[in-house]
Amino acid sequence: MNISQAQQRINQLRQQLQKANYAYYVLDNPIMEDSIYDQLYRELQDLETQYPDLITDHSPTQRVGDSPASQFASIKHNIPLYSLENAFNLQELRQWQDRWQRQTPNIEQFEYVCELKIDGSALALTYENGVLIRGVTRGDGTTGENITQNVRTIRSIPLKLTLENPPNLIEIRGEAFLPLDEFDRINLEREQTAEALFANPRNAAAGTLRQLDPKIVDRRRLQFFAYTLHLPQNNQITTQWDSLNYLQSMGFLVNPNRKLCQSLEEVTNYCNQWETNRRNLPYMTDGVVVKINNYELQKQLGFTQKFPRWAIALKYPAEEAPTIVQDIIVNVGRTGAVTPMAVMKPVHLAGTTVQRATLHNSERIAELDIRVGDTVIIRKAGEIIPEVVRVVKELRPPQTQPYKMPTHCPECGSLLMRPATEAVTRCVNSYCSAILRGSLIHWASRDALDIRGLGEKIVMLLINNKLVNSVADLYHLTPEQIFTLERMGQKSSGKLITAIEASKKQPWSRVLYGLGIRYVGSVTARLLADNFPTVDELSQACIPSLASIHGIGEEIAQSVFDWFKITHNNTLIERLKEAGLQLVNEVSPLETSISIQSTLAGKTFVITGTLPTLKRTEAQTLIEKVGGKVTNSVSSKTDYLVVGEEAGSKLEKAQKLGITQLNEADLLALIM
Ligand SMILES: NC(=O)c1ccc[n+]([C@@H]2O[C@H](COP(=O)([O-])OP(=O)(O)OC[C@H]3O[C@@H](n4cnc5c(N)ncnc54)[C@H](O)[C@@H]3O)[C@@H](O)[C@H]2O)c1
Ligand SMILES: [Zn+2]
Repeated sequence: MNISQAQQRINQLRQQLQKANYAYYVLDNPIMEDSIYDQLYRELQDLETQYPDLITDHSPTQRVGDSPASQFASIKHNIPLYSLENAFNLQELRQWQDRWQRQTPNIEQFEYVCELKIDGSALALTYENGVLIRGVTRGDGTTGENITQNVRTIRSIPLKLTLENPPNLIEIRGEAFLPLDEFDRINLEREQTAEALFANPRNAAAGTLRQLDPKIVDRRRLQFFAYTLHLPQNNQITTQWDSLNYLQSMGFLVNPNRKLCQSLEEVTNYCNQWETNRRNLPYMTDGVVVKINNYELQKQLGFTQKFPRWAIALKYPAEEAPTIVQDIIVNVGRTGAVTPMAVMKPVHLAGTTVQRATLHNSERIAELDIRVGDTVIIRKAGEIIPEVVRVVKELRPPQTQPYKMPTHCPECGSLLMRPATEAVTRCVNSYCSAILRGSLIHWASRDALDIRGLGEKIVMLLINNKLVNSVADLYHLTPEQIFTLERMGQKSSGKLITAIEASKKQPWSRVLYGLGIRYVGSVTARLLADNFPTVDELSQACIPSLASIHGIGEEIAQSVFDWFKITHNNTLIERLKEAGLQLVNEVSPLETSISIQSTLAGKTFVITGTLPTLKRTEAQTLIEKVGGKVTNSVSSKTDYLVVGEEAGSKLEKAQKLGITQLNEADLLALIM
């Protein structure tokens, strides 16, 4: 990116963020998800760091919140209400610690207070001689709105403090919020009266606080957690922890889920724990606030223009993120299906780095109107393949072109087909190198014939040099032929031939899986091989007899039946037989499985990441069949971690605990 491109992007981001700020802070009606806002904001910050000359005073990065709306009287805060710096992962939390420690190198002992970050609206309350005299919104941090009448309706805000000798002036800050059931109730009511619904509890709380009629506010049961105390000088309270306890003794509601931590490790545990536990809370939280406990140290560190250096908010990982489309490509699979994919600027999402997202098909592309250069929101929920949710049209650069699906196969050049009844575009040339490549790679894959050394590169070389036209041709290759290929030494050629030879010993079920029949994954292949111990029996099976097997549905039965009706496929089977592959079961599968069953009974398994062929539920069923148990989180009680692609934090944890790891093939070997 050059400076003029950067300037253009910066302008677009500022405009978009300003619009979002206005919608969020003034209208209480956001136009984007918080996580998207946070990430676009981070992009702007990064660009401004890279091009400091482009920073302007009115950039959204340079100020807190937005100017308050005009219905209420403005009040200037005695002490500004700052924002909080964000950390989006534990690494950034550590970097924050490194930063403040560099600033105060003489500090050895310190503590942190962890608090839940309540997703509501900040209020500043003033008490004179123990009596509430003013309640003000945060506004832009410097000036807020006087909403005292409304604040007085909140029952968890004491009108009078329960203190013997209250100081003459005291300011308390905290978060007003709507409990989830109250939020639901209000929205239900609004639905019945055909009013616009609130987007989320935070906006509902902010909107309620700025209602002009206190009676309406009174009916909506807002609550308040206090978290900051400003006492006059010369007082006894010297830490955040003590001030929280003091607030409680004064009659405030203070969130009970706070923790005093002695190290960053303890903080990390707290954050991890609340990442899941927060779902059980009756109110919304959007992260954890970590504060240095000691006031003296807080004072030494001070504030930046926007936030305290002694506190940070760890935000929970988002399942959606914005990024930029660099290219749109199509991928031809081994079934000939053509899938368009967006190639994007790498982005961190749900614990992994994502660079490609599926665009499914041409209909989806038209619906999204996605173009190269677009900023898009991608989503990766749990184990699902990342996909593009929407395009942020406001951030589209000038002169982009709508995307058109290719009319011809990018691999073999033949015309692509799209049956009227299907959404999928296909290359139907059975000699297409993409299809051949896909089937060879699948044949050699771990759960199929497991031919080590036969990766994508060699497969391409074999195809391009016209050495193989089908998987059966692999068994006629000679070391000399392989040796003539680019970058293949004598030794590696020999090794590859040995690996190909060895694959002839793989059992019938793996051969069946390797054939790549539609819907026949490795588990289905095992089921079929158990019930049809020879290829001849399977090829003669009628649909009802296939479908009568528990676990085999109509769709699979039809697909297997159809596959064996094709002459081309039967020729392949004959050639594989001649080559000496196992197309017949050796031992009764029942015998082997029973002997092992007992050893797995009562063992605890955790599954993480995407397995190559098994769905999670399938893996779980298999484990449970042999008496094992599947749980969600890794602990010292876990016996096995089943690891798929893009495994996340569970893998790290299991490594720490030294838990045995299995891939899908290991798991199947263990179970069957
Ligand atoms: N969706 C949108 O369009 C949009 C627009 C603007 C801002 N936002 C959201 O607002 C955020 C920025 O707002 P911000 O400046 O108010 O910062 P912030 O909300 O990220 O953090 C500061 C606030 O945290 C709150 N808080 C909750 N619990 C707390 C605790 N225990 N201790 C201290 N503070 C606590 C306070 O209200 C404080 O003002 C963005 O990160 C974004 O998520 C969203
Ligand atoms: Zn093709």
